[in-house]
Amino acid sequence: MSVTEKEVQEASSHGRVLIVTAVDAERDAVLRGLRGDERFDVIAAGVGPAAAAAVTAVKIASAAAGAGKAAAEAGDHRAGLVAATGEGSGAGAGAYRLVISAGIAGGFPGRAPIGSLVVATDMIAADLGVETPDGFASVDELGFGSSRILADARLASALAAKLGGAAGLTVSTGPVLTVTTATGTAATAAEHLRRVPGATAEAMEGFGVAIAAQHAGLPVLELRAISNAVGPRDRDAWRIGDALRALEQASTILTEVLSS
Ligand SMILES: O=C(O)c1cccc(C(=O)CC[C@H]2O[C@@H](n3cnc4c(=O)[nH]cnc43)[C@H](O)[C@@H]2O)c1
Repeated sequence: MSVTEKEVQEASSHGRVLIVTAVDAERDAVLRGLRGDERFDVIAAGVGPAAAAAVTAVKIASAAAGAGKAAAEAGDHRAGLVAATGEGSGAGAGAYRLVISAGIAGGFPGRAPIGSLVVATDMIAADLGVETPDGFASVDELGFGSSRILADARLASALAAKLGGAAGLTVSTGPVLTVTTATGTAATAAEHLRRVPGATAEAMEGFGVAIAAQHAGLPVLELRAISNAVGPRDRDAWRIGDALRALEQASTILTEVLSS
């Protein structure tokens, strides 16, 4: 029996949503906001794009394997095929229909103030490249691949609109940078903005989560709550509590957007 495109889409639309944070405090804020909604799995994968990519990929693969096994045991030939083989577009992950990178972040001054939210339009590996005598060259310029993964445009704009309509929340959209070293000087902040004009926020996991989702054929989003300004390091000025509260509030709204 062959699996049609329509059947694949129907199967994947019933899947679960995987939310990946870096640390436990972010995971717990998201879980509080989701209020026990069982369609979501929320995991803390560790800090940085490597941990984020590895843990996300393993989680997606084990969910797909579990879904395939369960469907095969239930004798559901069509769902078993979709989950286990990934036949057709976007069906490679079986159990998950969407992956979200979520957590706190630095906001670029004038674009994303402390306590506000950012929904990424794209996830950019901002320091993936080489230094040359003429400055930084990205992997794109070198022909080694792409440092940019697009967020699911329809879901990102639906989420931003819904968050923006909620009382007390300020929302921006734009590219979110993934860095392996958090910015600590005005010079580095300016360099990031030179490389990515319009950069809205900076964190350390989005591109890693996105590349795992991309390899599994799954759409991806990045949702960030701003705890600090990108620029000269001033740990005392970080407002982690405010950011975690904004992340929790945003997570209550996630359930509404993803039900539509
Ligand atoms: O100390 C705490 O209580 C605490 C609670 C929640 C999160 C943290 C973190 O330090 C999370 C690290 C995480 O935050 C992202 N982040 C935040 N600001 C920036 C930034 O300016 N540049 C880069 N990354 C930033 C990042 O994704 C880290 O994984 C502590």
